[in-house]
Amino acid sequence: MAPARPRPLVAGNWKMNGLAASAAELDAIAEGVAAGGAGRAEALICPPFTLIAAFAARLAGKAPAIGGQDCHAKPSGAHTGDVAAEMLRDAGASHVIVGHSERRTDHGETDDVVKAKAEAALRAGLVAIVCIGETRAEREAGKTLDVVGTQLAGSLPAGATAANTVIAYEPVWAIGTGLTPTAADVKEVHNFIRGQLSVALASEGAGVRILYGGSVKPANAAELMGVENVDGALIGGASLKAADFLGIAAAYK
Ligand SMILES: O=C(CO)COP(=O)(O)O
Repeated sequence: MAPARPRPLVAGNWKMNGLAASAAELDAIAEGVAAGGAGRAEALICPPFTLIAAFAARLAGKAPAIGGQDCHAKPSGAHTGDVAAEMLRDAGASHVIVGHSERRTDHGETDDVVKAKAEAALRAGLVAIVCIGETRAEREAGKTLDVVGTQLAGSLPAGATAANTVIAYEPVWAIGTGLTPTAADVKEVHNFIRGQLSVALASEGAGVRILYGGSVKPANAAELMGVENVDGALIGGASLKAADFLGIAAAYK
């Protein structure tokens, strides 16, 4: 018997967008989810650090869950400007994104750094969403699976389980560009990741959710979310508008 598919996760990454007034958009998302707009999927919004505590307090445990976009590997200390996973948890977050390509590029984060951050997330009781994905040059050179495999092996936290770890495949060239891989290309990479997870985590690997991210919109969500081993989406720009976020989540209604 094929293993049951994990519960999908539809996650919004607000990146460096959002002010206190954005609570209105959060409320609209929460209303839509409460009305069944995300169907069987779990909904998550990852706002900037500055909004996490207020958003979590506002929702008081109702969906969507709230997550961070990054964390430091250490629980505390002399690291000006950084935020620990424990602080995110304390502020009401349940998830944290680590290793987003923008952090790998802007802040020189290596697989070792990403792995340490993912392990910090687990230590703090957060779900780690570990991002991997190839650049356009790497895809054109036929190195996609090599790159994704290396990043996955190097970034997967020790102690990863289906409950505490999510993988997000985000081709760098698809982020914010309106370009997406074909369904066949997404399938190839997600099936490869599933295989690697099964090697690394044995039977637990079947339950780890693998999200697709990169220019997910309401118009392409049903096709992308219908691909084998795509267990949800990590959404950037389209997650800033409740109607678009809910339009994507509707793929799971
Ligand atoms: O980077 C992303 C989510 O983490 C994807 O961003 P876009 O949906 O804006 O392409």
